[in-house]
Amino acid sequence: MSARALQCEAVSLHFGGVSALSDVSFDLSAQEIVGLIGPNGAGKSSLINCLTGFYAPQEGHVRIGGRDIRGLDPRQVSLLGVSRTFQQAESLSGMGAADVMLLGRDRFLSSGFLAYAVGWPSARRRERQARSLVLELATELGIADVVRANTAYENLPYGVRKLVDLGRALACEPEILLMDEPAAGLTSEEKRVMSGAIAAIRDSRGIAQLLVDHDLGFVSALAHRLVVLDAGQVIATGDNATVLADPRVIDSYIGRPDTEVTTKEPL
Ligand SMILES: Nc1ncnc2c1ncn2[C@@H]1O[C@H](COP(=O)(O)OP(=O)(O)OP(=O)(O)O)[C@@H](O)[C@H]1O
Repeated sequence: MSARALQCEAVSLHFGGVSALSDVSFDLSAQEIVGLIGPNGAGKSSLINCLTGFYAPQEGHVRIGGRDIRGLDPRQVSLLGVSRTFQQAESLSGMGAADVMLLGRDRFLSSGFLAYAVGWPSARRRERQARSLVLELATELGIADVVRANTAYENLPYGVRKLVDLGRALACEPEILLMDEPAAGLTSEEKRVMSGAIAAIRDSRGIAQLLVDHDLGFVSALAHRLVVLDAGQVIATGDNATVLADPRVIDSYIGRPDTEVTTKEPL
């Protein structure tokens, strides 16, 4: 993967008459966390969907490791090393915590009936390796107990579900991780744990991370730099202190009670 893991070049996306993204450009380098912030409806989720092949922007280019993803479906984009977490911890009723994390290994385990019939020892070996990798990740994320016990996902506290979802996204060993509001709906203690987990990933793996969240304190404590979207446009980009002091950024957040505007010192 090149030093610039992801490039988003002049991306525009419209839904009928609604402009969700307009001429959005930024890039993300290996081992870097970029925070993507912006008020409700700014276009953050739409951008993540463009970066993962869920949406095809009408204009512009998204390149992963230098390769233009135009025409690729989400599975093909994931094979380029892109993984994501979701805004809502998914409802995966009937699955255990380990099962959910193993979903992230699906593309490595996908053997058809024939492969199992003919080459089952290698298929079994891959499954053993997947389970061991998932447990290693779970230990790193502080959720080894629930993964070892394969505790029902739906019975886990919300904050633990979000960590399991993060583990699922990491289980495919991505080079780029896109996190859609990992702190949304968490208590302050759960946010502290999530923040520690993201910092640990940053320190232990060379993954490029795009961190999207409303909580500016949470994002700025983790991100190396910030990109701010408002009404589908990039209104500011740069180091955290400069961006958070930018009058356009302050204006875009004033009077929006859904947004926490407190900031913290970087971890
Ligand atoms: N599938 C869709 N069809 C039509 N309009 C959409 C669709 N998805 C998003 N939009 C519109 O695009 C704009 C950007 O929405 P988006 O969900 O990307 O913003 P966001 O920054 O993620 O918001 P939030 O913080 O509330 O999740 C909004 O005007 C939204 O209504």
